[in-house]
Amino acid sequence: RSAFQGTVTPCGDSDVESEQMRVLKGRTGGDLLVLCNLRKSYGGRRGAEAVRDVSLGVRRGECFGLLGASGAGKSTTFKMLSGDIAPTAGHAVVRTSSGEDVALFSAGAAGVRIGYCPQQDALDELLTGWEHLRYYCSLCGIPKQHIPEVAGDLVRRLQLGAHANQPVATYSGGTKRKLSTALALLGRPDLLLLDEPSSGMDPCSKRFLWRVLTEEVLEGCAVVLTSHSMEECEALCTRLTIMVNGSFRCLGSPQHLRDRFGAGYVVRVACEEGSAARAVSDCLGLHFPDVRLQGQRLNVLEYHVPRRRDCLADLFRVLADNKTALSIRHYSIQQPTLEQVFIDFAAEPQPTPRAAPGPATSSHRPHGLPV
Ligand SMILES: Nc1ncnc2c1ncn2[C@@H]1O[C@H](COP(=O)(O)OP(=O)(O)OP(=O)(O)O)[C@@H](O)[C@H]1O
Repeated sequence: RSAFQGTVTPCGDSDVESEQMRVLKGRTGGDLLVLCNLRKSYGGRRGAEAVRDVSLGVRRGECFGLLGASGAGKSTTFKMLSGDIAPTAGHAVVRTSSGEDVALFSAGAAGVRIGYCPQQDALDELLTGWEHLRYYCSLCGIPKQHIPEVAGDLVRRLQLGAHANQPVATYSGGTKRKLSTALALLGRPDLLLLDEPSSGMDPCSKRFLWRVLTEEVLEGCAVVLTSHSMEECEALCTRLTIMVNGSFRCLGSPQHLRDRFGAGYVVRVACEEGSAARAVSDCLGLHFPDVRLQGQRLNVLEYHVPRRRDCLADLFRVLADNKTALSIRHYSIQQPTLEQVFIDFAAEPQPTPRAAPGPATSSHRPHGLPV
């Protein structure tokens, strides 16, 4: 396969650069969607850049997450993929079943189905859920006799039954998102673009949505989604990136990003009633000078211990050795959450990775311990 045109933009992150290199060298044989040095400046070539030279390949059966604080450039990237706006530079292509690269706007004609759930619900307040589904089925070219079955299946899968006969004007924000997602799923798309699909949904509805999306991914659909929920990204994404000021700042599986950018461990220690919490802090302080007491709830103490070599093994050893002497009932050691990694990136534009990089899809856990 011929390489795409372009140069590697140094960004300080080896995973992002190697993904860009993979795209530019054309090593994207298994990918359905390929973005190559995609850029967008609002206000022309000299305007402020909302998206800066992002490159990515997404294969079938992969759910890729675009994360970032508000204004990071996620929706702009999506709008370029959906054809709402044209890129200032670079391009995005989808790969047909015969291996041909076609522009996204001509994907339908080339037989690649794309479903899109925009951030703003594009619904008609006067139409009911059923009417939307029937109308979109017709637009998709689904034969008239199959429409009740196809629409009914989506109503069932997204739990829209109680609302489907009501006009959209009566829907809550979460129900509108469900209907928008159902419309994106019409016709079993090869590529699904979902811009904050679960915003405004209650926790139960979110889990139903995650199940539906997981089914689609397992059946070979390539999904790209944006979300402000780290829980959602952990549940759905095989790989993700955090965007800052229009650029990808890291890239890999949720586990890989936690391993690579997590700044330390959260240690929770539950003591016996009436025991001296001070003694626990003193003991930890002796072995880990940088330890910080984050808070105390009843008899549970929470500490933050910055990461350093062999730190995890030492933590387990110190706590196990002193369990009885310090009247510790039980303790736990946790890796930082994806949320913490996200906050660090959002707060500080260019953090330095703390550990040697592993493979982007690595599920490496330090010392193989159950953290
Ligand atoms: N039509 C526009 N004209 C000019 N600037 C724009 C336009 N749309 C977005 N921007 C700017 O581009 C940058 C990226 O915006 P974008 O909407 O892509 O961010 P986002 O990551 O999707 O944010 P959110 O999470 O709030 O949706 C922001 O600085 C924004 O102000």
